[in-house]
Amino acid sequence: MTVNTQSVAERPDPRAFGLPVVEQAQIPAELRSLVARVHDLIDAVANTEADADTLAEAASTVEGLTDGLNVARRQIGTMVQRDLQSGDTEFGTITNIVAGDTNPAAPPLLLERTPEGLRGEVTLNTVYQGPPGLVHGGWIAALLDQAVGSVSAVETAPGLTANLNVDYRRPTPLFTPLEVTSWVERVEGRKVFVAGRIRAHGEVTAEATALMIQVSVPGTQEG
Ligand SMILES: CCCCCCCC(=O)SCCNC(=O)CCNC(=O)[C@H](O)C(C)(C)COP(=O)(O)OP(=O)(O)OC[C@H]1O[C@@H](n2cnc3c(N)ncnc32)[C@H](O)[C@@H]1OP(=O)(O)O
Repeated sequence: MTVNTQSVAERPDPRAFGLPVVEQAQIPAELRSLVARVHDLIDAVANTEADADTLAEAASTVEGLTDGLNVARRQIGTMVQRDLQSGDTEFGTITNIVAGDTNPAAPPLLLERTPEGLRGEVTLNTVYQGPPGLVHGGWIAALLDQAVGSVSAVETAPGLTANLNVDYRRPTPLFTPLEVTSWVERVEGRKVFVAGRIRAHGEVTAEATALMIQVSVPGTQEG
């Protein structure tokens, strides 16, 4: 069941919390390209069996690159504003470990609105490995946490996860498109009861229920 309790205009803007906001379109193409290259680099480093000279040279090169990039760093808590295909606006931290636009360690999981809630597809490599060939259970929980948090934010108002229950039904495979869905079940005041599911090859591998608590906006009656 879809529950819309607030219009987009009524939803809190992160600027009200004093957080900087970057519009998704403002992220430079060069940064997007760098994020993609480093995403591949993490996978290469995690799996390399290159010789010692190659490893030493790579470490030195990467150290130099890190020093160069650290010259100018974003403020912690910087948000990105995403305009979904549905016309909805979503805010998330720009370095979010599951969906952050500038985080090379994020898969990333991109969710879009459906009549039921949100849906996205993601394929994970060995960087997210737990048991051999399978996704780490903590990462399965992270995908579901993101999916239920986002649907709560898009369909009601932003909140924090108070409680997340995950049932691991079947092993979740690496290198396989995973369908992630989430929806709002009901709203009771600030409490938003949400649920999510991961499917591989059409079969459910994990599902979750969660309780999100909506945050109050500074300057309002509740805040
Ligand atoms: C677009 C963005 C997507 C982001 C996705 C990622 C989401 C996340 O990972 S969030 C990070 C992980 N979560 C956290 O760090 C949250 C830590 N916890 C907290 O900050 C607080 O406990 C918080 C905000 C959840 C609730 O605190 P507070 O605002 O004081 O609410 P509180 O008054 O205690 O509880 C409100 C209601 O919820 C209930 N409740 C609170 N916690 C729980 C719980 N764990 N289980 C069941 N009920 C709970 C309370 O009983 C109360 O119910 P009622 O109104 O009926 O009496």
